[in-house]
Amino acid sequence: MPILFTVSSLLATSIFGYFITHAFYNAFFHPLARFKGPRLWGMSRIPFINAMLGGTLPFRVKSLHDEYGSIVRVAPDELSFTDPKAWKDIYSHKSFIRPKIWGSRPPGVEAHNVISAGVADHARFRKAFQGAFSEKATRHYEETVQHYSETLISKLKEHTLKDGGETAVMDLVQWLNFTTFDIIGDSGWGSDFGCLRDTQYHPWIAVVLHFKAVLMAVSVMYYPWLEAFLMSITPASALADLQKTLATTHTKVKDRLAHEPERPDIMSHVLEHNQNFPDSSLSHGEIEANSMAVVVAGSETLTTASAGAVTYLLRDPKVFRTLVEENRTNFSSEDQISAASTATLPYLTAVLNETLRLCPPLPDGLRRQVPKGGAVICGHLIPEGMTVSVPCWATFRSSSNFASPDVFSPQRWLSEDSSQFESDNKAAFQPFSTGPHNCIGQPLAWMEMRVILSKLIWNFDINAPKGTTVADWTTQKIYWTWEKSPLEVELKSAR
Ligand code: HEM
Repeated sequence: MPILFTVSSLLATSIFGYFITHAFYNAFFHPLARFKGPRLWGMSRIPFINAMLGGTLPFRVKSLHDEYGSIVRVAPDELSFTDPKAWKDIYSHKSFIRPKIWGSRPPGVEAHNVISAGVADHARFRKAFQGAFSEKATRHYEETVQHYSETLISKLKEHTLKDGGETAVMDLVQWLNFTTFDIIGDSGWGSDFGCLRDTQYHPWIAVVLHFKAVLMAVSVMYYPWLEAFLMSITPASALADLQKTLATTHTKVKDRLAHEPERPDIMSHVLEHNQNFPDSSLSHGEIEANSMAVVVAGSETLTTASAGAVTYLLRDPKVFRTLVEENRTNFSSEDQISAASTATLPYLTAVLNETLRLCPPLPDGLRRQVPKGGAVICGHLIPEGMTVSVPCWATFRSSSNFASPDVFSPQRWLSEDSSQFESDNKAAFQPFSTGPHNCIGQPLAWMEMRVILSKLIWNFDINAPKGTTVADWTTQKIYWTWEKSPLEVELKSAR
């Protein structure tokens, strides 16, 4: 017994000693020790993980930038930059890939996707998907976008007219999710999720929206010994939902590959690429892994943007009136609302840009690993292997980059009305990121945001339910993406 006690206390003392020595090294001798930031965040990854699992990391990072300036050490080996120059210094090089921890694959999945791939595979995947997301190809998806937007409107109308009534209070976040997931399911792998039809979430969606679970896995990966231990005691049943999700993905891709769609979809372009470039073709597993990445990336990001726009519009009636006026004077019938016609509306585009600034769908840092040989970022030589990022939330809300940064002001994007915002540094605003790893789905994103919002405000008068005000967007938590609360709105048919 005394021997056992001595061994365990020796072990505990050694572990404790190791952590203390490591923290001391991080604080004073680490290559990033010269950068400003709170002492504890520089000594250990724990404060960062604590904020991340509490759903407040991007908010904390913003307040650290307010306190320490445009470069902050947010973990022993990680720097955050809000200086717009960092966009070019970090993201314009293909050698800056996502840190392994942030691009890991689900257990049991061998194939990589655009998020997890190394330099060569990433370039191969981008080439295969590039054609599918060109402006020209995106025009072929308009019919799909129109179809589901119209279904959304008719379903909402059914509710407003129910029991001979005129209005209905509905959770717009849920309805937008139904729409965006159905659109990308149909255009991504040839079958929707039946959300609008059944007025309910498909189980696949509930699993992929569980970003908090992903962050828990990420946190554990910072401590490989803990990861190994947890994996060894995790029963297979704990991963059952994930396995079902992967099986659904497999079936959907298999079904799509077994039939030719009526009009070209995203997969059509990838298959064409495989035929034309057999040497760089994607395997079945890679098609599956990348399709899943596209469906996840191309759905709830758009729910955030659309729900964010409605939230800010409801909190600013003057801006809302201006937008409705632009919409209803330009369109005398609903079938005039198209990708092309909505793209010519300056106020709509300004509202959406301002929404992406104030509620960026990816508000957290877009993390990258400094490549071999190190790199100069904003004038500082950063050693290889360090993690660096520009955090969208902190950068777009920084008073060094934007005048009145927390105010919803679409006019800052309109050249004839922007004197108040002359000092804005628009180069800081990159909601789709930039460079070889930027958002591949931008043309589709713009089409969906414009068409869905235009159809909503053409068809409905949208108000906060009587006696309520719409909650501030910033009261929501962020688990890499926004954990969106229900957005209850009162809809009244305008026609
Ligand atoms: C308003 C809507 C959207 C926003 C704000 C947005 C933003 C972004 C950002 C910031 C990134 C870079 C992430 C990083 O650096 O780690 C990204 C990547 C990506 N996005 Fe989007 N996105 C949107 C919609 C879409 C849509 C509609 C699709 C496809 C249908 C899509 C597909 C992708 C893919 C596949 C990537 C990974 C690209 C790569 O690593 O090469 N996104 N998006």
